[in-house]
Amino acid sequence: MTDRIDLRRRLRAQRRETPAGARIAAADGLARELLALPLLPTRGYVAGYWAGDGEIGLHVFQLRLPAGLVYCLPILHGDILHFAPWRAGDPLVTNRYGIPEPDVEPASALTAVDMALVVTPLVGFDRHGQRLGMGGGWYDRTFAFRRTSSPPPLLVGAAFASQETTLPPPAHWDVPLDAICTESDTVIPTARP
Ligand SMILES: Nc1nc2c(c(=O)[nH]1)N(C=O)[C@@H](CNc1ccc(C(=O)N[C@@H](CCC(=O)O)C(=O)O)cc1)CN2
Ligand SMILES: Nc1ncnc2c1ncn2[C@@H]1O[C@H](COP(=O)(O)OP(=O)(O)OP(=O)(O)O)[C@@H](O)[C@H]1O
Repeated sequence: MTDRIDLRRRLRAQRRETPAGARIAAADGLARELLALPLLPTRGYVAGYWAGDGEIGLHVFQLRLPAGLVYCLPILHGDILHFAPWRAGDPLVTNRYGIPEPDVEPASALTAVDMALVVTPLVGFDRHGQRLGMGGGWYDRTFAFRRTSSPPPLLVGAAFASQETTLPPPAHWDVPLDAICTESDTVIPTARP
């Protein structure tokens, strides 16, 4: 547990230190990798996130999304995430963590099973598709059903390549990612030995 807390602190500090120029280029590279995913759906809802705390930006991906895909942002609702379509200029409110989310009634928003693709923010990842998040357990609770079922939704982590790390063994609630895209690469997870 303290392993995870320490690791999170170090990886978050490192993520925030990425220089501006590198961030701009990285958002571009990330969009290229995401849009080249062989399993990228052609229609449906895509959950992104509002980047903060040094997270790799999704704005280029959002701008280049093919016509059949509708970009959405997460909304905190009870102890899980709901989702709502969001385009630049649509109204936002700030959630309890200070993260902007679409200003819609959370209970009437889309749910996890409505999503074709979910691009998850993350603090750290490994080659097995394990994800270390902010520690709220939001993605793990929301997509717990993906531990025993196949996509959709396809779960793809987005990160700087420098966020790859060695993670402690997964907890029973950790939901593995189907892929991780960085500014320079797409990691398709390998099975644990
Ligand atoms: N951009 C983005 N949106 C996201 C997530 C994320 O990781 N990144 N989430 C992924 O799950 C969910 C929110 N989860 C979160 C879980 C914990 C903290 C957190 O501990 N934040 C603080 C304290 C903020 C406060 O309470 O004022 C911190 O920065 O230490 C933030 C978000 C949904 N939306
Ligand atoms: N499916 C679940 N059922 C019950 N509790 C869960 C579940 N998933 C996660 N949790 C709880 O959430 C807490 C945080 O989990 P974890 O440290 O894996 O979060 P995280 O993936 O880093 O966070 P986030 O998804 O918000 O970015 C855990 O301590 C656990 O209590």
